[in-house]
Order: sequence, then C-alpha cells, then structure tokens
Amino acid sequence: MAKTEKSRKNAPAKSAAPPKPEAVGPATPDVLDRLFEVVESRRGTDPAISHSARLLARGRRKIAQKFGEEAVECLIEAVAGNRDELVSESADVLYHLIVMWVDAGVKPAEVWAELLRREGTSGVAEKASRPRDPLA
Ligand SMILES: N=c1c2ncn([C@@H]3O[C@H](COP(=O)(O)OP(=O)(O)OP(=O)(O)O)[C@@H](O)[C@H]3O)c2ncn1[C@@H]1O[C@H](COP(=O)(O)O)[C@@H](O)[C@H]1O
Repeated sequence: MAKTEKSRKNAPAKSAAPPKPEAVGPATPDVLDRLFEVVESRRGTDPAISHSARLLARGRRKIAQKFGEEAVECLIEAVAGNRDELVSESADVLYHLIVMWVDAGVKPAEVWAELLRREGTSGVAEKASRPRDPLA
C-alpha cells in the first residue's frame, strides 16, 4: 500500500457489517498462523465485506500482481530509510504472501518446516554444496 495512501492502521472501517472479531493473540509468529486461518476462512465469502474474499475471487494473476506491488512498495521504503513505512509495508507483503498461499493451497506449516530445515546451515555453505552445473 503506497505511502501516499492511508496505511491500513488508519484505514476507515469497512462500510458493511463489521467482521466478527478475530482472536487477538500476542504479536509472535503465531500471528501469521492466525492470519492464514482468517484469510482461508474468507474464501468464497462476500467480497463486499472481505478484502481477502475479493482478492481470492480476482484470481491467481491478480493475487500475484498485488504481492509484487506490495513487495516493491516495501523495498522503496527500505531504500528511502523510512523505517515506520517499512514496518507497515512489510505487514502488507506478509498479508499478500498469505493470500497467495491460500490461493495455491500452501500451508504455513510447510514453510515453517522448510525454514527449520535450513536452520544452522549458512547460506554460503548451502550455495557451495549445490552440484556444479558442468555447462555453467
Ligand atoms: N492484514 C491485512 C491487510 N493488509 C492490507 N490489507 C488490505 O489490502 C488492501 C491494499 O490496498 P490496495 O489498494 O493496494 O489493494 P486493492 O484494493 O486490491 O487495489 P486495486 O488494485 O484493486 O486498486 C487494502 O484494502 C488493505 O486494507 C489487508 N486486509 C486484511 N488484512 C488481515 O486480514 C483479515 C481479514 O480481512 P478481510 O478479508 O478484509 O475480512 C483482517 O482482519 C486483517 O487481519
């Protein structure tokens, strides 16, 4: 969401009936699991009252486009040194990544398992361990 637009925390409440209050827990990685559950629960619901439903209904290409847009907005804020905006855009990127997971049928636990598998292995060592491409 570009800096010129209101950040989500200032976004006006949706005009339709307020969504049911989601469980609010501690701001830990669990927040991503909870967010996934909420976004997944929005699939097929009324796009007029759920942004996730609207995005999922618009399909994979649009979901990917929005993820890309948010990622670019994130890097723009990082390069500009706008720390607060980077925090906000990072949340947008994570939200749109989770919408992409829901669309693709990826579960958060699969991503957490991959990150755990990588723990303790330096990126330098990982890259050096790849089989050499004889044609490279
Ligand atoms: N974390 C978010 C979140 N981050 C960003 N956004 C929305 O993403 C939209 C980004 O605005 P853009 O104009 O870039 O996107 P757009 O409207 O698709 O733009 P166009 O291309 O259509 O012009 C805004 O409406 C933001 O409010 C989010 N919407 C929802 N969530 C979470 O998802 C939950 C479910 O939301 P609903 O599906 O709306 O009930 C919420 O409780 C939140 O926890």
